Amino acid sequence: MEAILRVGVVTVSDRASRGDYDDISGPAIEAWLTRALTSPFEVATRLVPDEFERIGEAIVELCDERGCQLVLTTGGTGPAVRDVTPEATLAVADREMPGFGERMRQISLKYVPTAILSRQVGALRGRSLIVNLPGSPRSIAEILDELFEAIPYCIELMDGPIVETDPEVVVAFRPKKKKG
Ligand SMILES: Nc1ncnc2c1ncn2[C@@H]1O[C@H](COP(=O)(O)OP(=O)(O)OP(=O)(O)O)[C@@H](O)[C@H]1O
Ligand SMILES: Nc1nc2c(c(=O)[nH]1)N[C@H]1C(S)=C(S)[C@@H](COP(=O)(O)O)O[C@H]1N2
Repeated sequence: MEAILRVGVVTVSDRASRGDYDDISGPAIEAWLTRALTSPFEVATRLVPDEFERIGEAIVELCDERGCQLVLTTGGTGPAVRDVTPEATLAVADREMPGFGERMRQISLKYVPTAILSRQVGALRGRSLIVNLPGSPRSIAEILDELFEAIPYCIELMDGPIVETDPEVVVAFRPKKKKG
């Protein structure tokens, strides 16, 4: 079993990738991980425009070459014509994890009625979990504060590292093993 968690962070934004504005959402993911994780981790970041091929290439590189057990994307999940992050994610995935999309929209509905506009998905590529977060910077902590409860166990089930969290931020849920 590996000791260190490698996390890929992919910001999908036409304007941030052009330099029209600074990427806030990618750094917000990194800041959240720094706050929440007490076990060792490293982050590799990528910034790509809302383009199907570029998104897929970034995810594949992070999973297959960098060995990221977790890839978090931000942006491009809505109904705008150029929003293709969920399609690009599923195109490079082996299996969808429908519970992730369901859970994220459930969480986000507590904050904004437009939560239903995000088509965000969770999916697996090999032993990597890929999760789409919305582009809005504040959505990052809104979602991860609750969603992350289920992520350490998912990574463990794929023979990844044991991920420990600060319970002040989020408690990692692990089903109790039966005795004997
Ligand atoms: N990476 C980011 N950093 C900072 N703010 C962002 C980022 N992504 C999105 N936002 C903000 O959230 C809003 C909604 O995000 P959305 O992903 O719909 O952007 P968009 O309108 O498709 O534009 P773009 O793809 O050029 O970021 C944006 O208008 C922007 O204000
Ligand atoms: N938690 C949370 N979820 C959210 C939002 C938000 O502000 N907070 N914004 C919503 C809005 S307004 C949109 S359009 C969709 C898609 O956003 P994206 O295209 O930036 O990925 O995410 C939704 N989900």
